[in-house]
Amino acid sequence: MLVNLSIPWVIIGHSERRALLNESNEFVGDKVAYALSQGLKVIACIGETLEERESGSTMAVVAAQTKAIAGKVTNWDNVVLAYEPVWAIGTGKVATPAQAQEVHCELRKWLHENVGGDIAASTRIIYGGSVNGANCKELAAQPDVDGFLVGGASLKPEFVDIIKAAMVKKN
Ligand SMILES: O=C(CO)COP(=O)(O)O
Repeated sequence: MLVNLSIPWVIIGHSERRALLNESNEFVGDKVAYALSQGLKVIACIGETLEERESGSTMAVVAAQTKAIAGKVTNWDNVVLAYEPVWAIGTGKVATPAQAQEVHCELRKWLHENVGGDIAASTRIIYGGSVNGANCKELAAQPDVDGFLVGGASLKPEFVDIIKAAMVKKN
């Protein structure tokens, strides 16, 4: 349907689908493979729940989610990874810049070790979860935060500030 409508991007692995529709890591990987095979570009979402963060398993969780996706990627030019801590989505509880940077840095390291240095350097890793006009600048300044996946604030005028903050590194 997206292809027929000439929509180039699809979001796959959003936490709501993982939680409400029981989409497993493997199933998310299969959807990524199918979308890429149809010529779509993919924003692949990963992220831990609050319980997982509090039990210290954040990296294990996002690494397992990323592994299932990476195993199915044929062309990394068409994939963006979106780190979205589940506890930050739509809650107003944004990850601190340090929390986001820590996970993004570990994800880039994971890509370096498991996929390759060039891919790790060129793949965009974006952050999502309660991004707004007030917190976007500091998040965007983190070295491994390459942009944002914005929900609620994309419907407000402050979205312009978020876009501007995300563009700073590009310019
Ligand atoms: O996941 C998100 C959108 O799908 C993020 O939403 P919020 O920016 O509203 O937290």
